[in-house]
Amino acid sequence: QYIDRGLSMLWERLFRCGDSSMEIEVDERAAGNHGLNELYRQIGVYVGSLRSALNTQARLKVYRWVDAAAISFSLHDNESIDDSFDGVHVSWTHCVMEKENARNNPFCGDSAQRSFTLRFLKRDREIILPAYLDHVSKVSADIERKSSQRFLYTNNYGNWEEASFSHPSTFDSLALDLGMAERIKADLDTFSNGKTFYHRNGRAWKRGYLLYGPPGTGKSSLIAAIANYMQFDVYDLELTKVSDNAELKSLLIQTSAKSVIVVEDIDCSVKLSNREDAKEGTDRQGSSKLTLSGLLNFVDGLWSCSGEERLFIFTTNFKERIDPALLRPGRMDMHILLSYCTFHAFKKMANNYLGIQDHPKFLELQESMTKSSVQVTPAAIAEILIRNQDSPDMALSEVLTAFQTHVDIVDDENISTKHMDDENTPRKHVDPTVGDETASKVSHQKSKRPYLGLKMPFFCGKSKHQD
Ligand SMILES: Nc1ncnc2c1ncn2[C@@H]1O[C@H](COP(=O)(O)OP(=O)(O)OP(=O)(O)O)[C@@H](O)[C@H]1O
Repeated sequence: QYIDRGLSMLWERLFRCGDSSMEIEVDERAAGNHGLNELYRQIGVYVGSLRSALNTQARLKVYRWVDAAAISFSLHDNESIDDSFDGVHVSWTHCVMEKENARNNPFCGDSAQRSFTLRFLKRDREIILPAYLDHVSKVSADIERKSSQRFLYTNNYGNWEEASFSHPSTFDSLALDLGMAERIKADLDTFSNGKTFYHRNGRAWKRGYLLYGPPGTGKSSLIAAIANYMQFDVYDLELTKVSDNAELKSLLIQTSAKSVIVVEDIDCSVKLSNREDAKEGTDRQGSSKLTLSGLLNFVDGLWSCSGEERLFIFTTNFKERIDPALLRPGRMDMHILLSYCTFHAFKKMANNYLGIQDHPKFLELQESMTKSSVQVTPAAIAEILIRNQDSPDMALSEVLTAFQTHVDIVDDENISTKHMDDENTPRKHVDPTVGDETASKVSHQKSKRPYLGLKMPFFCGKSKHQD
């Protein structure tokens, strides 16, 4: 098989010797000397990233950006380097020529004329132009994004306020159910490579994820992991600070491409009027306000296409409270349940926090996690493991105890934020994850006030989230 392949490559090479070659020159300056040529800069970044740079005979320059972890390369003057794309062989030369008039002229600022020359066989020009050059631009943009600072934006009455984003969460640090990380990453990869697909099918290049499940199961951490995986900026949209649909639209227009737009706890941030209740953008008194229609348009309307390659991520503890219109494919394309800790997820956490892959207590823990009526959140497990990071034995014993401690009703004292009925009287709350689904649903349907958020205990009885 290898010999066959070698022969066919040799034949290809010999055959191609007779083929005439073509050259394209990319100058440092744009035509007419109007500023710098962006493509020239991108080629410089791309060429320095080529793996062939490590094996080339060409002289390289080596440098490191401020605060960058990796070393970068660039081609020395008048050196060449090979590359291949889609089975086509090309070579790049970095041409640097001294300007004629610069030698004796001290007032001529830049004394050299720089360009990249791309060589390839004439018959491959359909592949090179524009597909290969598009590939060069995309790779270089990805490299630059990875090495540059990313930002977390929060909205404050119509404007985005910027802070640097450096959340450490990754798919490796998260303990998820078996295969979940791989499924999400595959979906993100398909999305990221899908520009042509989305455009060909007349769709906005965006994707929506709904993350749902009890508190402390990793929804916020997963958002950070997704943003880090994609190297995207994050826009954290606080709906309570949006006064009306016009402001929501304005905020959307201000977001950049390659970003994640997050709305956390969508079920409790504001009370959005249903579409039947209110005319677009106005309430019954006719004043402008934020409506469900406004939010639907935000995710899927004409304005949602104003920036490319964007992810919309909504989170909730109670999926059933969200209007189905918001959940339909095209708005929330993938619904991801983050639930209580499974044994698979626990093993990941034990490895991450304690550095152990196996332990004599694992069998007992597995049995307990599978059979116990008690459910424990990853946040609670994380807390136990952090506290006992120097003593794995102790940590595992505590985790075991947690699964053997049955707590199923939340006392009013333990609820930091209570449901309030119309008369503002606190109600005794039965933890909705414990099993009395009907009671909790009725309680929510009756309540006309916005749901303010609920702190649940770390340990709960088995719940509907498990289904
Ligand atoms: N699946 C997980 N894997 C690893 N750590 C986790 C996981 N879930 C939660 N944690 C830990 O618990 C802490 C809280 O998690 P996180 O804020 O992501 O939960 P959440 O589901 O967003 O909670 P809430 O619904 O209350 O906002 C995190 O800092 C993280 O350390």
